[in-house]
Formats: sequence, C-alpha cells, structure tokens
Amino acid sequence: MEIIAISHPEFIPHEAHRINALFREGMLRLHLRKPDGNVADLNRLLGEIDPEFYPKIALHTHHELAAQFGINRLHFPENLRKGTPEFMLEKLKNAGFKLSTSVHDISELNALSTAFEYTFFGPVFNSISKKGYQRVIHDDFYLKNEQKNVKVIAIGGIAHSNIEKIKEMNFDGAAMLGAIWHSSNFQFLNIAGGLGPRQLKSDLKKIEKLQFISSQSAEMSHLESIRLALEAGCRWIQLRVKNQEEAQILEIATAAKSLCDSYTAKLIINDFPNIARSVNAHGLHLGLNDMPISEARKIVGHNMIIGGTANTFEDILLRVNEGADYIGLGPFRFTGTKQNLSPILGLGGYDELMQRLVKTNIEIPIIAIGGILPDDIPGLLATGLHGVAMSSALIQSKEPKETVQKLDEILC
Ligand SMILES: Cc1ncc(COP(=O)(O)OP(=O)(O)O)c(N)n1
Ligand SMILES: Cc1ncsc1CCOP(=O)(O)O
Ligand SMILES: [Mg+2]
Repeated sequence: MEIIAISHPEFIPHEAHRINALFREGMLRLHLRKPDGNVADLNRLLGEIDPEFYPKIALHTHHELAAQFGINRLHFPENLRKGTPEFMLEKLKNAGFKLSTSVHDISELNALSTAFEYTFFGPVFNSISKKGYQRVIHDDFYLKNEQKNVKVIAIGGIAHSNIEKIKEMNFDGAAMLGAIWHSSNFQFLNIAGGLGPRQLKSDLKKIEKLQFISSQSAEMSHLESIRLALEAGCRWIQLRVKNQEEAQILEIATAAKSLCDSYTAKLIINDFPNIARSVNAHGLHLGLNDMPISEARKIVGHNMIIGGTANTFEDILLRVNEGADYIGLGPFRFTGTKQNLSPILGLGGYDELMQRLVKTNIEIPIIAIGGILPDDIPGLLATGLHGVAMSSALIQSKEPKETVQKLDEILC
C-alpha cells in the first residue's frame, strides 16, 4: 500500500520548508499539483526544496521544468493524457520518465496505456479540501484485478481513518491532500496513522533474505520439507512443485498456506499465478519461460510480490521493466534440484552483474540461487546482493535449526 502526498493546490507560506520536513519524516512521494500556478512560482518553490528529494517529486504542470531540476516523474491530468499520443508517452517512458495519470471514470481503467506506472482514481470519499467534490463509489466497492491495467491509487477524502477501507477495496495505494495540509500536526507518520509509508509498503512487499525452496523426494513430501524449514526458523517459503496436475498443486498449496500461516511465514508459489491468487499467497515466482510478469499482475494484483528469474544482465533489465519485485539470479553452481539449468554464474558472474547494476543505477533485490551452501553466503553478500534461496542445503543439513540460525546471522 503506497501513500502518496499531493501538494496544496495554492502556494502556501513556508511551503518548501514544510515539504522538506515531510520528506525527512518519511514521505516517499509528493505530487506537485498547482493547477493555476505559473512557471516562475513553481520554479521558485522547486528551487527551495532540498535537491535530494527531487527523485520523489512528480510534476503535474510545467513539465518543461523537469530537465532543469532532474525530476523524472511526470503526471498527466486527464485532459493532458487525452491530448497526448501514445507514442509520446512511450517515448517518455523509454527515456526513463515515470508517468502517472488521473482517471475519474472506472470504465477507463483497463484501457489505460501501460506507459503509466499508476493512476489516481476518485474521489473515493467526499473530499476534505474541495467542497462539493462527491465520492464516485459506494462503501461496498471492490476493485477487481481485471479492472486494472496499471496500479490504481485511491484519491479524494483519504485520511488515516479510512486507509484500512482503501486496502479492503483492493486499491494499490492512497493519495492524501486535505489530511496533510488541513492538519495542525505536520508529522507525516502521524497523518498516515502511525503507519509510515515505508512501513505500509514494507509490510506487504518486504523482500526477506532467506528463501527456502520446497522439494520432494522418496523420503520427504513438499509439505514435509516446508515443515522442516519452518521448524528450523525459515520464514520465507517457495512451493515449487513440478510434474503434477494443477488441481493437485492447488491442494498442496492450500495446505502449505495454512502451514505457513501457523508459523507467520510468507509463502511464494512457483509457476502458477492462479494458484497464488486462490490461496492468497504472499507472492509468486515466474521464470523466463513462464507467464510474463505483466500478464500475471492482472491475475494476482499489485500487492502480491512477484519474483522473476534471471541469468544475464539483459534478463534482469527485462524483469525490472516487467515490474518484478525481486530477481532470482542463478544458478550459482550446478544443482540436481532443477533440470535444464541455465549457464552457471559462479561468484565472478554475480560480481560482474552486480557491478553493472550499480553502474546503471538499477535497484532491485537480487536473490542468489542454485547449489548454494552456507559457506558461500559471505562471498555472495560481498557482491552486493540482497539474499539467497536454498533447497538441498537445508533439507540435507544434519542440524537445520543451527543452520538457519547461522544463515540468519550472516544475512541480517
Ligand atoms: C528464487 C527463485 N529463483 C529462480 C527460480 C527458477 O525459476 P524458473 O526459472 O521458472 O524455474 P523453475 O523453478 O520453475 O524450474 C526459482 N524457482 N526461485
Ligand atoms: C529452482 C532453482 N532455480 C535455479 S537453481 C534452483 C534450485 C535451487 O535449489 P538448491 O539450493 O538445492 O540448488
Ligand atoms: Mg518456473
């Protein structure tokens, strides 16, 4: 659940100072919306905002200021969107701009260009700041995943007290205006209800550092391997069932979900978006030969983690563009757990790829996978990656609890 702030529509006293303070308190994104503001006043305000926050600002008007301030987020209000040809939006996206827009008619949501990262939709409640701006949905409204082409952020009358309702309605985030600027308390974390935006996002999309991959053998079923990992202390589990009917996998997934729930562990389903959705899993993992991530999003929604496999730098770029939340990069070395392995990367391969990511400013959690042993982890972490996924090393460990404890210490 993302919380986005929208500026006061007029220029207000000490505005830059307030904006800087809100960013320092944890605000992640500000939409600078001054519908009647002239370019000189907007220029002055931007000049007074701390440049470290420019990457978190989206411009609603006077997009020509973006280059001068190094701003890469552009918002297209409804009329501007309708007057901008698709090729222009694509061109901006390909040039590295993050685009957003606003929609007021729900039927337009699933026809939106995927050049947009997200859209505002509303008013979902009666507006706090705009008198007479009445809500367009009812209390029992539910936004179906099939209705969305891009992330949908609720707008209009959003306050701390109704954020839970917004989550229940299946919005991907909420945009606040009146609750911020009409509040006597300018502490952003208080306004968002003690749930800072970082925390709200991290609750749902936090990427853990140790993922256990289930496996089946003559001695152990998938569910038994998952129980072993949970008992050992692992709290991020991937159910990876091969060569079984989907109906049977759904049955195993349902049992895996309640097992994980009883240990407050997160469950990722490998390969099957519909099963991930049916069992309300925490996430889904897709390989390069599985359904594209952008298509799977339409099934599982934007609140579910989707991991994508990569073996090369080009694969990583593809996964990032598709909207993956983490990358399973591998294999590190040969493993019998998976058939048809991609080329082995070894430590040198990870080192090279991680350096290329830093050089190109790409930030996405990278999870190493494939034949990893506990002693490999310090070297892997030194390349800058986020965590590891393991199967056989945990299943074959003589003391799984001690092994997970040791891994947690290294990975924390
Ligand atoms: C964390 C993680 N990374 C990579 C994979 C491999 O996925 P894929 O390439 O689709 O191969 P299969 O696992 O489906 O055989 C993964 N499962 N998890
Ligand atoms: C699913 C997968 N993808 C690449 S290697 C691998 C298997 C990981 O298991 P192990 O840790 O036993 O090698
Ligand atoms: Mg797969």
